[in-house]
Amino acid sequence: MNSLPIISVAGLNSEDPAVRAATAAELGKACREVGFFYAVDHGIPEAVMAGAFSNAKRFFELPLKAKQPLSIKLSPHNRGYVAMADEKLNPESGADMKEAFNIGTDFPEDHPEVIAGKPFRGVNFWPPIDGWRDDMLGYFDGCLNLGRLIHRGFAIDLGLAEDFFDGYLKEPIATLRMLRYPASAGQIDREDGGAGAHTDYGNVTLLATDKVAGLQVATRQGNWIEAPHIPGAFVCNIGDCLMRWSNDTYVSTPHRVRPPEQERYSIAFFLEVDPDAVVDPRDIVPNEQPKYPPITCAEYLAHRLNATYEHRKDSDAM
Ligand SMILES: O=C(O)CCC(=O)C(=O)O
Ligand SMILES: [Fe+2]
Repeated sequence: MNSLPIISVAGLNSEDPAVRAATAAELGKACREVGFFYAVDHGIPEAVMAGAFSNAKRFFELPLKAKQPLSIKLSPHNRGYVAMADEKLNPESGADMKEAFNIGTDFPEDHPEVIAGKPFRGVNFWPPIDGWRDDMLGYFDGCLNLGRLIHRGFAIDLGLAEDFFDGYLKEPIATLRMLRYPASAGQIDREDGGAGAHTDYGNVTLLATDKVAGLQVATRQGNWIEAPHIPGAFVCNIGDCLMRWSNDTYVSTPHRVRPPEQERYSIAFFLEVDPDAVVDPRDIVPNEQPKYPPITCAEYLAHRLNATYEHRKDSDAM
């Protein structure tokens, strides 16, 4: 393999079941063999994607003193600003040369689950930029709808009822994460200097990239290939939660970001399922011996995030 498959996901919306099935089969092949694919014809206009990037730029250009009060360290719910070099996606390697900002599913302060302190049900932090919140929430919703559509494809390919995942995606945990990598090629001599090699934690990630190269994906043979920018496409990948849920039918694949030649932006949308949803391989592959015990989505994610972040290290709970 030297390039990632490109899938026209519009076929999953077709009224013709044969077209849906053919698209799902293509998707399934990518998820079983590669764990990565480009989604094109997904219905999110390029102008909307470009708008999200210009908003990301407006945010990161704020002075540090405006970003620090929004720090992720102040949120037990994985929202807010991650400062430069504050994260190591690969704990065995050096710090990631990037900064990030996370937006979760938007809950009001007086939502019963927020008041109850339910994990991942917190309020978002917002920068003081006019129109920014509405724009980003619009983009968030577009990604969520696309994520739901792709799950319909997974269900068809896995031989489940087409709406199997709908019941798990009512109010899912989801994180929209803007990333900025400063130009650092030549200054950092680690191939993973932008972001250390890692697999994603959730079900599926939808990543929008700008034109600057950097993302690399591991092949099954153990080499790294580039995942170049394709205008208007999302780079999508399976996360560990869906790998586990599907009893390893779908694979999550390591990827990393090398130090870019120029400043680079990307916007990831990490889609999990509902926090209390039970991720049990027996529900997806009932005829196989399960390799993993059942776990709720929130428990699984908390466990993974606690292992990644210094500021969460002491919290075994969620
Ligand atoms: O910025 C990128 O291209 C990839 C980011 C990534 O893999 C992540 O944040 O999980
Ligand atoms: Fe990732």
